[in-house]
Amino acid sequence: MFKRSVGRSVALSPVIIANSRRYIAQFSIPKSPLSIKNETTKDFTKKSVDWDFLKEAILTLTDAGPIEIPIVINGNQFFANGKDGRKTLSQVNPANHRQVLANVTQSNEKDVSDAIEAAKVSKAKWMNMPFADRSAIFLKAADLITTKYRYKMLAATMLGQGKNVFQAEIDCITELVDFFRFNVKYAEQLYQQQPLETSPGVWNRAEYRPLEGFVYAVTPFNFTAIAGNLVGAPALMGNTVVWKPSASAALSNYLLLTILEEAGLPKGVVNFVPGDPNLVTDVVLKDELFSALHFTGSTDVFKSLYSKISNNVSNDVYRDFPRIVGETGGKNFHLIHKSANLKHAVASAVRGAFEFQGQKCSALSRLYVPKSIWDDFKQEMVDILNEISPANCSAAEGLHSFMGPVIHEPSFQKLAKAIEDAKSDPELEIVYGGKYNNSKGFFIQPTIIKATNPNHDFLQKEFFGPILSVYIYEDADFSSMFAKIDKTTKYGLTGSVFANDREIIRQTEEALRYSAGNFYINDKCTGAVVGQQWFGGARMSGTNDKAGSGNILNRFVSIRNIKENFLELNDYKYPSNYR
Ligand SMILES: NC(=O)c1ccc[n+]([C@@H]2O[C@H](COP(=O)([O-])OP(=O)(O)OC[C@H]3O[C@@H](n4cnc5c(N)ncnc54)[C@H](O)[C@@H]3O)[C@@H](O)[C@H]2O)c1
Ligand SMILES: N[C@@H](CCC=O)C(=O)O
Repeated sequence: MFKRSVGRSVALSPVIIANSRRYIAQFSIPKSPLSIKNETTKDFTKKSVDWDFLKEAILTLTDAGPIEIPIVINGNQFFANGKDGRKTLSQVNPANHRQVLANVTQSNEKDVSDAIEAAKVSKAKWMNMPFADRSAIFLKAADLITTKYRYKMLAATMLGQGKNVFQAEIDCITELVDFFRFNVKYAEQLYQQQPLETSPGVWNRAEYRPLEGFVYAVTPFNFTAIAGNLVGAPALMGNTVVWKPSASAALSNYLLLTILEEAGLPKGVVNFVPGDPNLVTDVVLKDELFSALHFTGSTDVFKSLYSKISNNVSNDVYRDFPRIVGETGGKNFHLIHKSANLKHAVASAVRGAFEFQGQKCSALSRLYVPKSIWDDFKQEMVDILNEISPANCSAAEGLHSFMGPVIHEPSFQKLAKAIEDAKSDPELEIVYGGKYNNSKGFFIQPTIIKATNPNHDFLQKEFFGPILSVYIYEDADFSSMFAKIDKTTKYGLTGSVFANDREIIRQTEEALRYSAGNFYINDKCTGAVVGQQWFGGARMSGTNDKAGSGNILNRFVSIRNIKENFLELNDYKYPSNYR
């Protein structure tokens, strides 16, 4: 699989020495026909064979349930056995909450300490494993995911996280394997970056050491791919990881761990500790060798972790200043100009706001439309939304549905309350939707709410569900929307402008420079692709380290510079020291 170039008499490159200690060949990552490029999605058209495989996988997983999910420490599985104080927590199908998919073992404090210990013990062997071998594990995992486990992964993500097949396919298949493969390519490029300047008789080298301690990955429910990257990116760089998955994504996340193990991930490199978030976190953050947080989730949780870490830094708990890498919430906008193509802007708004029930950090949640086109815009949206009825996407009746359920009861209650609040708020009007039902699954109708006050809470707060707030502006006030969009929220994640007037596009791009870390022109604000749209936002949306690019890998290495001198000194004096 790897190309070998032996017998070269040139000087050894520092990259080779840094990365494959037992140097006998220079390996390069697989090129054609296996070159690293974005995985293509399957269409799952109605009569395709893929549907048959998928339906079979959903049935098999359903019949097998509830699946007992263990804690995994140093490659060993631990279950609740009634003696050790461990409990289990059920993961249910959000579209059918009576269906228990998994019983997830909850870690106790000792489990977390053991996981940390395993991460520390496994570290030396893992970081000294040549880069080619570490890479091969992730490349193999990617191939296992697109072949042997494709339908099982889809089934686990659809059943557990309430995705329809397209949303699952772009998450747990294509984005996940893109992360694994592109990270290998980016790591290879990073290792090749060496000091370019040198003086006579000197060899300068950069060594990309993994962090000295271990990495804590805290992962969200909404993207299996993100969980894979939060764990996989630091691990590829030679770090060992303690992984706290989301309770609502345990099924797909555990399957992913087993795939990594099958691909050859050594024991102890990734230690899986599902459990109470506060309990797990408190044990982890107390450890002297906690070296990095790799987090994706809500802004409030990230802020609380950030402040705990800062406090501990002040109290000299850690050996290092821990790296804090976190991607969090958003209140993402589409700004529509009157020159926009209406149909395109409407379809983009429907996808951006309501695909995966608006549960993407990037989801459109505030829409600015000029008064002159609002009636047509609204009518087009209503016509589309009348065709959409959220359903159980992993059951026969909902297999082709555009929308499914929201993730759990607390989310359902939060969204239902927002809808009820809107009904009694004189500054808000429900333009479409507003129905909800949790008798079987957690279903919220796609809902559009018009706000007359551009500073209203509904244009500020992240709801993380299928609620779209709209503000209608006077056409002549277009440029005053820049300041509104920029200042109304604390976030800075994604945003789009829809216009055909080039001057307007130029003005918007400049005026909203800091309003979004991912800015789109005539495209919806969701759906970033690894390697193409580097993902992340600043302000209260995160540290903007750009998942899906090589930049993020820098956060999980601590560079050592090595200077080797070949010239010998005969005298301690400099020329200027002589009279
Ligand atoms: N910017 C991005 O790239 C991105 C991507 C996906 C999701 N998100 C954000 O994630 C949120 C939705 O995901 P979620 O519901 O899983 O988020 P969440 O914040 O509820 O949970 C994220 C993770 O943090 C853990 N957690 C919760 N409370 C904790 C605590 N007190 N201490 C330590 N860990 C804790 C959870 O168990 C989970 O593993 C939204 O705000 C969304 O915008 C952001
Ligand atoms: N990267 C994804 C969103 C991830 C957050 O949930 C997108 O661009 O839509």
